[in-house]
Amino acid sequence: MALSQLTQWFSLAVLAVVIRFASFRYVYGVQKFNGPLLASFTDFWRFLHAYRDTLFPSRHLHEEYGDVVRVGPNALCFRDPQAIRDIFGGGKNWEKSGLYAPSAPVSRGEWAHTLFSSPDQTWHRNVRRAMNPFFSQTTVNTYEPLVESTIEPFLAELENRFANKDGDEGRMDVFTWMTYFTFDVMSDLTYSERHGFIARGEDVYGIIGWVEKFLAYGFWAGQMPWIDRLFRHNPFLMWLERRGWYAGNTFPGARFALQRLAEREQEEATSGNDTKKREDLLDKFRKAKKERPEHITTTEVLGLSLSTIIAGSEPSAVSLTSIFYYVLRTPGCYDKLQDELFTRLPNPASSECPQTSFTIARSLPYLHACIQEAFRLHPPFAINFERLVPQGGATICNHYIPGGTIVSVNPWVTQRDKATFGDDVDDFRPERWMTQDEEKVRAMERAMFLFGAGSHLCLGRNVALIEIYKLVTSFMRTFKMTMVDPEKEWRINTWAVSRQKGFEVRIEKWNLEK
Ligand code: HEM
Repeated sequence: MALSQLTQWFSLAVLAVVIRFASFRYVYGVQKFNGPLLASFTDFWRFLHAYRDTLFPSRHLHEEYGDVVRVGPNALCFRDPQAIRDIFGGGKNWEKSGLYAPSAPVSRGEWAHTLFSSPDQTWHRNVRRAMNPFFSQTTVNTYEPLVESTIEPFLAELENRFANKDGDEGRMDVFTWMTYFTFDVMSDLTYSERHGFIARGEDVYGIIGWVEKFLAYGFWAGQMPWIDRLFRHNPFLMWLERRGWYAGNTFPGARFALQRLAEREQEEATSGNDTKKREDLLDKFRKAKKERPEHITTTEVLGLSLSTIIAGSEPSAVSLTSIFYYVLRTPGCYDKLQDELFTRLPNPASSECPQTSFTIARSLPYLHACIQEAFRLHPPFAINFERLVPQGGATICNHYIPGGTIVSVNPWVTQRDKATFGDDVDDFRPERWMTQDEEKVRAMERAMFLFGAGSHLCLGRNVALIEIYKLVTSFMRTFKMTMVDPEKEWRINTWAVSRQKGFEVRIEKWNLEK
């Protein structure tokens, strides 16, 4: 073939690619919205930013392009908190976009879909219906003693390792230890067995590191979901895994869960029933399997047990860390909170353990305001939560959006909306939640999106609140905290979860006898 002919074919191929990409820009009917130019041609733009962790926290996009930003050829994100109601609220059950499926764990070469990852709405509705009773406020209140039983050894371990120590020995990295706490709470609630993070003071079996990578992967692969078929859900690798020739994609926690599951089944088969006194989440999931075998099978039991560890541990640790960080860094706040915890609650010296019931802790106004404000400023998930507009289109924040468009809301954006929270949105000011203006408080609550909304609202929200209110109260009534370096800001990495690094404190046991 002559060189000139080759050049012609090559030029034609380039032209075809250019036309294809250009068509993406105009074909979806969302071209009236502004955004980065490359994003209007290809999802590679958001994939790249997610991968390089440069989209955090997406606010700058709205500052540059306005209330609605085109973040992909067919993807829009919204700034106005009204979008939460228009997309997620009022019985709407819009399908999830492709963002979520890459987050499904793999177990022995099979997809182990979780409530979070599954694209199947009917499956989600049925499983969620079976799970809701186990996570209602009334049921979750019965888990309180279980949370307490992890708080006790946690405080004891911290006292032993860090309390009243100088130099490097006394430096406690807050996020690391809050992670050990929340992972142990969740494994205890799920399996009546702690993984042992607190006792060993390390990432047992590398589970925490694995979850971090696992969530990060789901986040960046979810921006261009076909990419997932090359990696985690690669059909060939999964086929190898089913034959036992490869195990790279299986979550270490899945092996742990499968072992616990096998033990329970064997126990039941030999003794006729379960010999354990306490009913944990795994027992409840197994009970649901017996009661609703048409919806809950062993696969669901496994997926649900993994969900509680994967979805439930890190975000609570992030929130606990941000509460302590902001309370310590905001002038006057630490003393005010400390004062409330010591004057409004009985003297901790009067009982063996300084734990307070969730109901009482929740009723303390300043504590509640501090927690709400930390939730607002630092939502654990820094994700654009996406849904697909149903066929026929819909109106979102007064804009008509065609069916099939990916639309999203990010808690880091709505929770810093100036029209709702005021010009001081970037300040930690718990008092904003203590106003007598009930309408204002309701408007602020409507803009809070850290737990999601609608049919996928966080299943474990009540569990997280119990952990958080109880730990903050117990911790602050046991130890006096000071920052190792009050001038130093934390660093945040946001592959899906906005983890904080470099925030260290010293702790000193309160002398309660004085
Ligand atoms: C501060 C702590 C937590 C935060 C901020 C948080 C946030 C969220 C968010 C934003 C979602 C996704 C909503 C969506 O897909 O639209 C979610 C879902 C979920 N969370 Fe949480 N979560 C927390 C703690 C927990 C805990 C402790 C558990 C377990 C006990 C848990 C279990 C789940 C599950 C199972 C789902 C999937 C629900 C569904 O799609 O139906 N989360 N969470």
